Amino acid sequence: MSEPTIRQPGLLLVLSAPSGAGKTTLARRLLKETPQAHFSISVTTRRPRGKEQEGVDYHFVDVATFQSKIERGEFVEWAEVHGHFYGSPQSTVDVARAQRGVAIFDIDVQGGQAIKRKHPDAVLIFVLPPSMEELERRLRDRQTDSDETIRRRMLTARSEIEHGVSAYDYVVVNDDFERAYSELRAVVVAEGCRRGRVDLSRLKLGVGT
Ligand SMILES: Nc1ncnc2c1ncn2[C@@H]1O[C@H](COP(=O)(O)OP(=O)(O)OP(=O)(O)O)[C@@H](O)[C@H]1O
Ligand SMILES: Nc1nc2c(ncn2[C@@H]2O[C@H](COP(=O)(O)O)[C@@H](O)[C@H]2O)c(=O)[nH]1
Repeated sequence: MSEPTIRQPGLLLVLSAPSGAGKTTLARRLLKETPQAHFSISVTTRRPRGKEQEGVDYHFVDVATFQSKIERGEFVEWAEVHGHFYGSPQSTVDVARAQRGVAIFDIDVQGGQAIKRKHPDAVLIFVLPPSMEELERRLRDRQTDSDETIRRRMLTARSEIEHGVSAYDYVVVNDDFERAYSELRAVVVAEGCRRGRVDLSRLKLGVGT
């Protein structure tokens, strides 16, 4: 899809969902099809799972390294999620702003709200599974988590949904993947066209100079 607008300030796009709803799969597709987008690679103290790679899915660090990054102010937000620490690099925001690109954050609701407090123009999208049964089925079929991890994630899912639905700007139900993806894409296009995001001075219209 060609890009419809010239963006001025850079778009901070936050995707959150209960674990297993499909936000990472949606984010990866969006990344593939949006040339000026980049993924915010979080830092985490959790161990790699499945085929995850250092520097691609996460930066995997120990707790002491994570603490020193907090002290040095390297995170735009950080949180404890499901018993591990996770943080989003401040540099992701800086690059998106400097390059007028789209930064995609795949983070939890606490993190999304923290980014919104610091950057009120951030766009928060909450992804819902069609049912709790389907959520659990996706977690099990993914075959990356132990029974204990799945139990823990299912326990927090309901409160994450309650918080996310009320606090976020958009809600996308990930039942049929293609439909959910086209809704997500529509939000990105619409937000790119928002007044204030289009740099009028770069168009030959004689306005906004
Ligand atoms: N619409 C869909 N229908 C069926 N399966 C799906 C759909 N969307 C994603 N999945 C599958 O569900 C599983 C969980 O998806 P994904 O890993 O993207 O979830 P997540 O929300 O990012 O979870 P986490 O927070 O644990 O990283 C994956 O195996 C993915 O292929
Ligand atoms: N607040 C933050 N949450 C994050 C970050 N990176 C990931 N996450 C969220 O943690 C859970 C669990 O992720 P998983 O990869 O272990 O399944 C999930 O909700 C992620 O979105 C972050 O930097 N900050």
